[in-house]
Amino acid sequence: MLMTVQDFETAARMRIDPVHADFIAGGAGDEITVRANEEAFRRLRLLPRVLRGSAERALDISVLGSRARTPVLLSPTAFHKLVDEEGEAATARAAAAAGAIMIVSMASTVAVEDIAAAAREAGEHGDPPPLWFQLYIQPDLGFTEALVRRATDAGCAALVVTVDSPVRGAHERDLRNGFLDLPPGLRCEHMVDPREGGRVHPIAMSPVISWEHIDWLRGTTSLPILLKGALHPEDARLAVRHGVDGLLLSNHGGRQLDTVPATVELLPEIAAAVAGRIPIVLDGGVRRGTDVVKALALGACAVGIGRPVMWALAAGGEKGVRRLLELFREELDHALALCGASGVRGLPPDLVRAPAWGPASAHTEREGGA
Ligand SMILES: Cc1cc2nc3c(=O)[nH]c(=O)nc-3n(C[C@H](O)[C@H](O)[C@H](O)COP(=O)(O)O)c2cc1C
Ligand SMILES: CCCCC(=O)C(=O)O
Repeated sequence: MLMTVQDFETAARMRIDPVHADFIAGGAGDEITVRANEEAFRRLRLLPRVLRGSAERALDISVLGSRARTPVLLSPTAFHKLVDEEGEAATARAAAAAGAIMIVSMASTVAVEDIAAAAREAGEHGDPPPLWFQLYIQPDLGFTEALVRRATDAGCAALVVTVDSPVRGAHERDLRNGFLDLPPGLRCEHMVDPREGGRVHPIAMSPVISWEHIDWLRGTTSLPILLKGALHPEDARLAVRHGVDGLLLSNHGGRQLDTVPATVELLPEIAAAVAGRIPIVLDGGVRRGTDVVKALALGACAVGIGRPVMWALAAGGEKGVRRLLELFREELDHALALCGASGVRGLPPDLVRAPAWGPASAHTEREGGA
């Protein structure tokens, strides 16, 4: 029975090529940050209030003009057709049905126009939340601008610019497995260049991308821009100064620079740096309803999930992702009720206790890492 995120992973692994499972599960280097994200949530403790609940909990959110029925959004993940024939179209139908915002990866194997059509189809009985589009700014600005226009025309309501990838992370599992490219028949649909008779470009990850490019992008689009992957509080402040509308506080699920801190550990510092001027979405290691409560109480307005979506899609296609999102909804609602909260908004930071450093934390780490 699929009762937890872990169950989806187990079910997925029985169905997919172990090389693809490694691509999903893996991260950079020693995968210290991959583990740290989940462990950090396990180390945090919830301190509930009593005698103050309500009959129903409000789970809906509104962020940068996008309304959603849940604060759990789908972080951008590449290559959904690796694990499901319909790929991102299936994911989009499930997200629309759940009223969840889906961030379309620039490296998706279905084109954004087709993903948007799938979402509309599933949202027939009520407006689905809009899609957002994740972008790696390409040194070829003409190409980048055309892609932004494409995403905008398809109806995407925000741009999520990934800035933690001046070069690609070293994924040793993929290197050992020789998984260096998509298998024949699959391609990154957004990298097809209409100017060059449909040539498919590789996605450039370039160290020359700078704040000037963010300024340039700010000038070419009126869509809200979120930065994904800024981790230093000074960069969070710079983002505000450069007119960025929101942060997706993310360490790329431990797939870029290894040994960076867990995102939830950075959250209080980043929240203090932006001081409410722009919203913060957090991803990395969110696996339980209690994790969602912790992130929201510490200052995020929403959370993203990456690997769980890939596992659910691999385990059960559209239905699998639907069930996963339902599960997060049930767990979140249950945890909020137990915390004495009436909804996801305005959760106070004193709901969360971080254990003191020292011997106590070494003890809990052992417990979490088992
Ligand atoms: C298989 C896979 C593919 C990913 N592809 C992208 C991508 O194309 N663009 C991007 O910005 N982040 C990408 N990410 C990172 C996710 O957006 C997200 O930051 C991360 O997975 C969150 O951590 P979690 O997997 O622990 O939930 C990918 C992550 C995984 C696991
Ligand atoms: C060029 C594909 C990038 C995918 C990605 O960001 C990841 O695997 O983490």
